[in-house]
Amino acid sequence: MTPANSRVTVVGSGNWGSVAAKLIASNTLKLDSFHDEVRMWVFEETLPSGEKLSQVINRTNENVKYMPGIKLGKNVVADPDLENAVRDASMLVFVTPHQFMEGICKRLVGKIRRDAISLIKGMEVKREGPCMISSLISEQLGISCCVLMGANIANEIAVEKFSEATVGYRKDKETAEKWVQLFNTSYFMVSAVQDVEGVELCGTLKNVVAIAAGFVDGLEMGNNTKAAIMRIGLREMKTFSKLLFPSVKDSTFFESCGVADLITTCCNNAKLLHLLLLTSGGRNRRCAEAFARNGGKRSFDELEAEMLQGQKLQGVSTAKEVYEVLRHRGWLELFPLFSTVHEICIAVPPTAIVEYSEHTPKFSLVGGSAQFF
Ligand SMILES: NC(=O)c1ccc[n+]([C@@H]2O[C@H](COP(=O)([O-])OP(=O)(O)OC[C@H]3O[C@@H](n4cnc5c(N)ncnc54)[C@H](O)[C@@H]3O)[C@@H](O)[C@H]2O)c1
Ligand SMILES: O=P(O)(O)OC[C@H](O)CO
Repeated sequence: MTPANSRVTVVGSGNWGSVAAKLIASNTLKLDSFHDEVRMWVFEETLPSGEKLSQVINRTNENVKYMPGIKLGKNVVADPDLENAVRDASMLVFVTPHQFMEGICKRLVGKIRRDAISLIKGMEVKREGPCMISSLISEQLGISCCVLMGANIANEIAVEKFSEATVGYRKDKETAEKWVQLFNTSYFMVSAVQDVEGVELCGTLKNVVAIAAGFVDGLEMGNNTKAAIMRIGLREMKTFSKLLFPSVKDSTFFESCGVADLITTCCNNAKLLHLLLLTSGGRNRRCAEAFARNGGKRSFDELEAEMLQGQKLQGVSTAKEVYEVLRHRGWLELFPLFSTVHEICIAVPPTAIVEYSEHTPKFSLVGGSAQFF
């Protein structure tokens, strides 16, 4: 339950963080149950002009670095002080690259009051095993945490092209509905399912498949190969999710967070986006395409810095994190696509992406608990 006039803070102000703030700010103005102002925590940086990013956002109402040309709404207030940004919030939206969340949570222990939602696609791997970002938030901050994932390339939502998203919740349907209300607009259609882990794993694992799809594009292998990689990737997403969390529902893979997100991040829509005068589709796919075109000779770190100008890739680190889980649990042979993506990222040639089928897995090993399609 959240009190009337909930105050919302968005923790994060990157490419998606900025658009999430815009979506939310359009709704808090319209809905009586939310305070108009939306605070947005900015990881402060100095722009080439010498000005601070947060000051420029507040002066221009645009995130000139991560989402240029898009007005966020006058009720969005950028705040570089994390503790101050969350102080009065009763609804917290976490949307930073996943690798920064552990440090952010440490700074927020004991300072958070109410409900949270994570828009972050990624996971941490600890000694005791994998930890989803929503669990990290819940465990470290002692609050409940829903998730919102979907086919949501931020640049397209920024210009109000229609898309859908899925809220995943654990038990509290009323809180899930409040999140749906906060995000839902005429061009951003949100629905809720009772499957936090399923929704979050879909959003997380599709980034590994998007890297594989990028390799296919870089090697100019065509649509049949891409479709095969997506099908096998979806199968591995489902098997991995169900092995980790048997409660994950099959139906979740047919929501926006599942097959739709997989499709959007694996598609090469450069032509369409060119017409819209935008420069990017999925970042994981694009960087992986460049990696394969260069025969793996330029590192992902180098390509990320050059192509994304401060935005962050999630798929390469997620592939490593997934690989650690697979190795630790003795599941490597069950997940040839996931394993090969990581191996290509660190050493083997990109062409291995279509050679991995030589290691066809023995699916019966999982004893029926994780049946493939
Ligand atoms: N961009 C999209 O289209 C999109 C869509 C859906 C989900 N997501 C997910 O949302 C999450 C956030 O992505 P994004 O696109 O908003 O971010 P981004 O890729 O634009 O990342 C850059 C952000 O990270 C911040 N940052 C850099 N160093 C930092 C540090 N040390 N500590 C904290 N913050 C730091 C930068 O200030 C900037 O705000 C990711 O998990 C991503 O997968 C992104
Ligand atoms: O640009 P990507 O590859 O990080 O993907 C963005 C979103 O996750 C698409 O839903």
